[in-house]
Amino acid sequence: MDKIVKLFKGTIIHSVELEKVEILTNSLVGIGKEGIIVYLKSAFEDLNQLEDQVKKLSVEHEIPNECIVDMGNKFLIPGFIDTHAHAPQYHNAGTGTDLPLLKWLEKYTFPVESKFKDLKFAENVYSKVVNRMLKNGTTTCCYYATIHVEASELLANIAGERGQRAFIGKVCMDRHSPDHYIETTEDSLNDTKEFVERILSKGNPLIQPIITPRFAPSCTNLLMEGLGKLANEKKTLIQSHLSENKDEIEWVKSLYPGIESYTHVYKHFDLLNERTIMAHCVHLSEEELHLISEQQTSISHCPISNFTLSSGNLDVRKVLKKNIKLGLGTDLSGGYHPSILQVMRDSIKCSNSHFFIDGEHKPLTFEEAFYLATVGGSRVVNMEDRIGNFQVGKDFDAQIIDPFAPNTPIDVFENDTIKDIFQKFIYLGDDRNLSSLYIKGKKINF
Ligand SMILES: Nc1nc2[nH]cnc2c(=O)[nH]1
Ligand SMILES: [Zn+2]
Repeated sequence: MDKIVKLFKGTIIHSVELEKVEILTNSLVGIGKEGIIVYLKSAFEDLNQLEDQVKKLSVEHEIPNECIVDMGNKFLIPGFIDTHAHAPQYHNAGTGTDLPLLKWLEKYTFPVESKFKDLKFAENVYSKVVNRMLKNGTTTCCYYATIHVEASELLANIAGERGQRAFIGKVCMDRHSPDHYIETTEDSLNDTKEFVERILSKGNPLIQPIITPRFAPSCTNLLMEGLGKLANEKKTLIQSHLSENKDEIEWVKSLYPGIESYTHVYKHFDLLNERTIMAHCVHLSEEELHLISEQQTSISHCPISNFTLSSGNLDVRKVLKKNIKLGLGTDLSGGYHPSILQVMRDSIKCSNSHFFIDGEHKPLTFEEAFYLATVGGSRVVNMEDRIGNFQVGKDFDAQIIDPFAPNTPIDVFENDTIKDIFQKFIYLGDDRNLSSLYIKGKKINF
């Protein structure tokens, strides 16, 4: 075993399978110097045994007292993974909720994104969004930036400086976009290549580029082809939008009358593979779901956004039955809230609403929503061997939650079990309950 440099003592809660949340009381997790979990021992029978083990480990590994964290009545959970968020749109979060997707893009979204040409404007919004995400326990985030290389790099720098784990995408759009916010095909391809190289050359393993065609209607065939090639060459992840809104789907049909479906359009341009994250996927046919499953493509479920933009409800059971990788996304600012806790709550409501019309639909449980927010997200970004829970060998991306912190929305009563308290946090908790945050073992200020 590698040397333990930091030891956490107390209650540890994480998912191991979709339906199985492990609540490990009287437990220990040890972190090595690279921020990797090197030790996990749970369920000591009594506190004396636990304390004996702490003493033994502290001598064996020469752990100084200040590196032994007694969590008391707080508990440890994995960091949340937001698999779909538009960083520039944070500027608009909580506004512009009155229009469906295509009108919303035109009226609110393209105008604000076009302002990110101005680096001062970008710095203000990007510093705030990264901070807000961290405050809400999001340790990994898949960000869309804008078409601007400099500002997109700035977002990568800010996330990097703050210690967040992030995939950063320079957005690509060379058609059906307003004059003030559009690129030529050539610029889009060259700038994306330049952006990918700049991000990789920083050598920060936590910050990765992600190829980002906005969605099929805003990218020409030439651009889609070029992005497909680039993503394959560089072996980067890919993110885009798919089957979010019925007008959008009709539009894609009219643009590609010769291609079987919206999903097949991405496949046609080599943009649908095991490194692709497709947001929304609300209205997919059985054939399209089958293709996604076959291609081992991931889906980011964005229920807050789907409710707010009146896009529709994803049937998570259909997706899970096909063993498709599924995670949660805020979709800022189609989704107005930056917290994955809120997304978990809306994912449950969305599933309940399916049950109203189909009694066979088994509503999502809070345990399953927690899985999607953590392990599910880790699968979406192909990092299930690195993040998502506290298995030995993974990076320590963690939140210490304090359900007893003053002035929070949670009241704990005498006969509440630890499971009750955990469930109260999932349904009622907010950023005031986040006591400490760690990413790859490093304590993060927020
Ligand atoms: N929700 C959402 N859907 C999109 N489809 C294309 N662009 C966007 C976007 O910015 N937000
Ligand atoms: Zn989106």
